[in-house]
Amino acid sequence: MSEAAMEPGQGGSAPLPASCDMSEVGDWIALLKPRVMTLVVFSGLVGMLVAPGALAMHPVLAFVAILCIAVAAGAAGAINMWYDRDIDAVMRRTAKRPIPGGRIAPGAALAFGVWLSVGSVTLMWMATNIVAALVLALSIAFYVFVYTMWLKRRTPQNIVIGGAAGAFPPVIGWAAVTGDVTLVPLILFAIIFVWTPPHFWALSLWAHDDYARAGVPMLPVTAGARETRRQVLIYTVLLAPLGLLPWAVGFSSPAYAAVAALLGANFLRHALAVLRDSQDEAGRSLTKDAPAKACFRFSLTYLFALFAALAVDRLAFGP
Ligand code: HEM
Ligand SMILES: CC(C)=CCC/C(C)=C/CC/C(C)=C/COP(=O)(O)OP(=O)(O)O
Repeated sequence: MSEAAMEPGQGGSAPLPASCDMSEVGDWIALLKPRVMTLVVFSGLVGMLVAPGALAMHPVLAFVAILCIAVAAGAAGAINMWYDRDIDAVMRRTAKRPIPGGRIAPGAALAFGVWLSVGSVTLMWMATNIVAALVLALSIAFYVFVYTMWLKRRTPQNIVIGGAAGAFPPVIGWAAVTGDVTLVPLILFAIIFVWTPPHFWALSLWAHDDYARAGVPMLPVTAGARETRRQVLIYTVLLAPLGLLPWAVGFSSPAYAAVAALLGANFLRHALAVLRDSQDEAGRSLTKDAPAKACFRFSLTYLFALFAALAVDRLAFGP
């Protein structure tokens, strides 16, 4: 499939109430995709913590830098929800979001996202440096323009290329401390970049009905479950050794390498179980304990644990 079935911005919003009630704080928070933000913020925090000179940074400035990453990720999420309001309305997982649910007007969500984007990048520049601010702006632009507007509705490689947006936070965190981007933050970028396909494609094995209905060309929709399971394994095979790179380049200790190897082996075990499980091929819904669901959950554990190990290792054994 080369073109998605739907054009962006069509339909999707129920009629809005006469006034858009600003007291519905929960809906405005939901626009920021707060649950995904947890791991984004954590990876940005680890990028900061492992950067040389992190402990000398003023704690208020460090806090502001993390806040800027959180707000920027949320702002990009709000613009994504504005643009995707048509497809969000048809997908069961997203139909109750504030815009398709008719609780926030599309234009208000867009303005919210744009102002928070501008504010977070400006504040990052003022509090830290221009390199961190520019990479922050790049990550917002990548999520909004490259992933959401350009690739999501056009190609099943959308999340491979567009997924780079979510790989920037450790680079931003590092740059906020040092003002530069060197090999180590690029390795952290590469880890998240290669982690994203198995993270998302494992989930897409049971969420493909939604994407098919919305005309979004995710891999299980265009290439089928078997190919998706193969791709989950391929990216996990690439990811496991990548997790060891911080040790291989002499940045982390053998203790970190041991944790990374264990986590990588466990991820591979999950990906192999996904490959062997063919219950998705007969068009049945996956059971609650299906390997794809366990693999998706483990993807989150993997990234949290790997980055936590990196930070603990650096703080305990670093120079
Ligand atoms: C293009 C890349 C990505 C896609 C398409 C994607 C998609 C998804 C989807 C559809 C969910 C399901 C639950 C939900 O709607 O909240 C999810 C969950 C999640 N994703 Fe991703 N994701 C991507 C990249 C990332 C990145 C880079 C991170 C952080 C480093 C991340 C962190 C999370 C977390 C923490 C959850 C669990 C949220 C919860 O508890 O519901 N994702 N992802
Ligand atoms: C600092 C900064 C700007 C960070 C980028 C934030 C980030 C986590 C980007 C990753 C992309 C992501 C979560 C896509 C979700 O897909 P989707 O939008 O297609 O998911 P949906 O179907 O749930 O809307």
